[in-house]
Amino acid sequence: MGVANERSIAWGIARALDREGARLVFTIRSPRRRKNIEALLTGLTRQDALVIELDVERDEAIDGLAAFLQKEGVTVHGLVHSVALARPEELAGEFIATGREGFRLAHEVSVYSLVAVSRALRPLMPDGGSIVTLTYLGSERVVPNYNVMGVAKAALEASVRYLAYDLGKDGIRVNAISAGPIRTVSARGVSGFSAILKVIEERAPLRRNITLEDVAGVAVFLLSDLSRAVTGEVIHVDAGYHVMG
Ligand SMILES: CCCCCCc1ccc(Oc2ccc(Oc3cccc(O)n3)cc2)c(O)c1
Repeated sequence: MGVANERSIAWGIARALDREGARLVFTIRSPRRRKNIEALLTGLTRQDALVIELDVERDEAIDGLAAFLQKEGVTVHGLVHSVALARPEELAGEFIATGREGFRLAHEVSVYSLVAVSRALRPLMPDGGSIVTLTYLGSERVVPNYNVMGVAKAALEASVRYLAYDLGKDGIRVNAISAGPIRTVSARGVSGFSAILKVIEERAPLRRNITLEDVAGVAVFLLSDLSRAVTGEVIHVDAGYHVMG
């Protein structure tokens, strides 16, 4: 969930999963994204991916996704949730200016969508599975301008823990990757984004920014049996920047 273009984190993960032989199902937010993603799919090893439109703000759309996959006889073994949204004007300036509608939108799209899709896909994971979502350091510490998205990501990380508790009995693990900043279409929506890349290059233990491939490798680990005893966890893939004061 969440491939917008070739720079999307979800696309980096999809490419790595394809390399490991996974069969992929993509959900896109709007039909105009279909052209983009179908062009990307030609570069994959497997050519049997499915592309399904999904508006995560509509319960009937999420139920429709589960029904469609059920009809296609698909068994789900992994879910990558890489979707978030906020009002652009609320990703800048003071957090205290966040309005009721903006707060709702950020939490509904960026947090509740994980709960709703996890519930809908649970019956399609009879063999157990692994759910991975994306978060950011702004959930743990103040990152100016990240604002309501930081509050939403804190809720997302708590949701990962509660979902891990509920789904553990079904052999379904739930984890988050806290990725360092990557220049994606979403990142452009956060004021002050470019400035932070330079700070990371100067201060992160590994003295560099991270790439799609850095995140994808840990995602494949979390989606594979190698992480079979890991659930409810947040793994920082950020060149170590989170350890700095
Ligand atoms: C000043 C903070 C710099 C580091 C930000 C790193 C980051 C980059 C991108 C991230 O992903 C999103 C996804 C959606 C999002 O909300 C958006 C993005 C564009 C337009 C819009 O209406 N909402 C904001 C960030 C994210 O969660 C975190």
